[in-house]
Amino acid sequence: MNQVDYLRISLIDRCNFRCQYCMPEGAEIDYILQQQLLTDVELLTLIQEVFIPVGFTRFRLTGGEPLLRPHVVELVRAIASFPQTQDLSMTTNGFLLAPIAQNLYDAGLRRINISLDSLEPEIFDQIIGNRGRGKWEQVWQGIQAAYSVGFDPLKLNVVVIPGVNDHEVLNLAALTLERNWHIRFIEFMPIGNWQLFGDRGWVSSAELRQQIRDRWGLTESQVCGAGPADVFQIPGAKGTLGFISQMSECFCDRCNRMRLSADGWLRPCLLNENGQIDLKTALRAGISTAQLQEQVRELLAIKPEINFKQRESGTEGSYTRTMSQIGG
Ligand SMILES: Nc1nc2c(ncn2[C@@H]2O[C@H](COP(=O)(O)OP(=O)(O)OP(=O)(O)O)[C@@H](O)[C@H]2O)c(=O)[nH]1
Ligand SMILES: C[S@@+](CC[C@H](N)C(=O)[O-])C[C@H]1O[C@@H](n2cnc3c(N)ncnc32)[C@H](O)[C@@H]1O
Ligand code: SF4
Ligand code: SF4
Repeated sequence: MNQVDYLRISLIDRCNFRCQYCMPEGAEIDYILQQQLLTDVELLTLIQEVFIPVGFTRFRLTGGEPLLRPHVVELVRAIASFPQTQDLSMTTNGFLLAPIAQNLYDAGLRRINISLDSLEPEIFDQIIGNRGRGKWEQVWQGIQAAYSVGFDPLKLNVVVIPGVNDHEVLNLAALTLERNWHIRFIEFMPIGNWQLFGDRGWVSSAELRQQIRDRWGLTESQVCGAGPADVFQIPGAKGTLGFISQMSECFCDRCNRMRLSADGWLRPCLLNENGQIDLKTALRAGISTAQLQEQVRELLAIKPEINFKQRESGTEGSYTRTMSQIGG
């Protein structure tokens, strides 16, 4: 059985963007009330006294937008300081990153994945639902800052949406030629915006690889990470290309992760809502962390049964939480 040692932690369910594929403008989202959010102390207690003892050693901070979480640098410092923490990373939209990148690095964050769906500012604004001042430039500065501070590997996530940004695949891939950046193309999942997804809102990684292969050639490669990306490289390029193919391929048999929501629900699978447990309410009710460890161990034991299995029939549309609430 696969070892499950990677916890994706959503620090906050709110976001300063409204990406079309994730939380489109106008979508009704029930935000978590302040008093329902795990406090810093509760989160650190769960990590130290529940997750680490049952074998979790890799942590990713996500959201919503994790940089909106108050005290995010202090949280990073605390999690990085646990001797059992082997890998601490973050997924962010990068908008608030430039001024805080050095502090995050100094606090112990070493890996960062930044979403960048387009190199064309107008298309970018269209994707992130921005009607005001252009935001692409500030995200680009965040990426540059992360690179110069020394985050390594530095990964850029691209959700490929047919008719919106799929014409940019080669331009995005070309970023890796001269830069040690790692571009990852993600197949759009029908969770967040069903209307945009339509009948077939995703482009298969195999198609993208073929485009890139025809232009430059492509060889298998590797980069440090804990996720499901298949990694390739343009011959001679400084960076790599990752493909996250949750629609066209099944990587559930190598699933190594669970997810903790900002209000303390532990979720064994992104695409299946079965088996979730409410750790925050239990903690607040005075249940001991030893008992919580036992509950998490039981969940780990049945995780293979919960892992997503309806791939052939497509994902179901009735999720009570969307991507921004789960953390991707
Ligand atoms: N279906 C599915 N998709 C996932 C899973 N993990 C990550 N993804 C997809 O991959 C996207 C990017 O993930 P990231 O937050 O960058 O993290 P990662 O790929 O695990 O990170 P690395 O450790 O750098 O490999 C997510 O938003 C999802 O769309 C998973 O367990 N199941
Ligand atoms: C939910 S976001 C949270 C972190 C941060 N706000 C960001 O955008 O990087 C995490 C990842 O989920 C991806 N994502 C969101 N909705 C998705 C969808 N419907 N299909 C595939 N990936 C999605 C985003 O592109 C991003 O890389
Ligand atoms: S993908 Fe990230 S940045 Fe975009 S709306 Fe979702 S949480 Fe916000
Ligand atoms: S869909 Fe569920 S089981 Fe499959 S890789 Fe994602 S989280 Fe794991």
